[in-house]
Amino acid sequence: MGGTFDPIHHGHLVAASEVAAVFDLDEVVFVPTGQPWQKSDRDVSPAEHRYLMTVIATASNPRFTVSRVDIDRPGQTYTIDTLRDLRAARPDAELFFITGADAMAQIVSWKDMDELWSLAHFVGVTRPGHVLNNLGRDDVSLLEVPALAISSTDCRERVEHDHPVWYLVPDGVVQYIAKHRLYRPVAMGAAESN
Ligand SMILES: Nc1ncnc2c1ncn2[C@@H]1O[C@H](COP(=O)(O)OP(=O)(O)OP(=O)(O)O)[C@@H](O)[C@H]1O
Ligand SMILES: O=C(O)c1ccc[n+]([C@@H]2O[C@H](COP(=O)([O-])O)[C@@H](O)[C@H]2O)c1
Repeated sequence: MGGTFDPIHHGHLVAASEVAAVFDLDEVVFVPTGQPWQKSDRDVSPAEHRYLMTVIATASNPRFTVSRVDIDRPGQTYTIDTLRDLRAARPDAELFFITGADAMAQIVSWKDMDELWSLAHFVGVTRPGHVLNNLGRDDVSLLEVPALAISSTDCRERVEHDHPVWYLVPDGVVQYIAKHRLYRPVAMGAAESN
């Protein structure tokens, strides 16, 4: 499951868990983006913060792991490269790529879109406020997952305005955000302290 995870929230985790159960997956690999080119119009937190929050959020589930392939590859992040790297690392694995309804609708704009389908089986999951469809492809699976109307944008805005994000993101992620003062307006002359 690829994502910017800025921050990772329970919508991501529930979707991944549901796909893992329904498709009987051995492992769900969360892949935080390095440089998400379609989010270049906004400030994205440093990759190491997003990576560490993803590690914290997934640590308690033995089937969940986190990959650094997109973070460690220089340049903008494209799923075509993600899938090639994962394939090279796991030549015998059957690969699935999990996307929410909003991301699924955008795939037509992704790099080398025509080649993506041969590299993984795509699973689109429902997301409140978005229409899910298979882009007219029989080889794309659609799955209804428990509806959690949570977005990373809303989580960031809540922190910025001093509203709680407890129970929207895992407890450890709440604590990580507070410790590193993520999503807070930067005070003049202030530097991050540990
Ligand atoms: N609440 C949710 N339910 C189902 N899928 C989700 C949900 N939130 C995100 N996803 C899916 O998870 C993947 C990664 O999403 P991403 O990290 O961009 O989170 P986001 O909440 O959409 O972030 P932002 O608000 O910053 O755009 C995408 O495929 C997205 O569609
Ligand atoms: O390959 C592309 O061109 C491409 C364009 C936009 C998004 N993606 C991937 O889609 C996943 C979800 O992205 P996002 O921006 O919704 O967090 C993540 O793995 C991205 O790398 C991929």
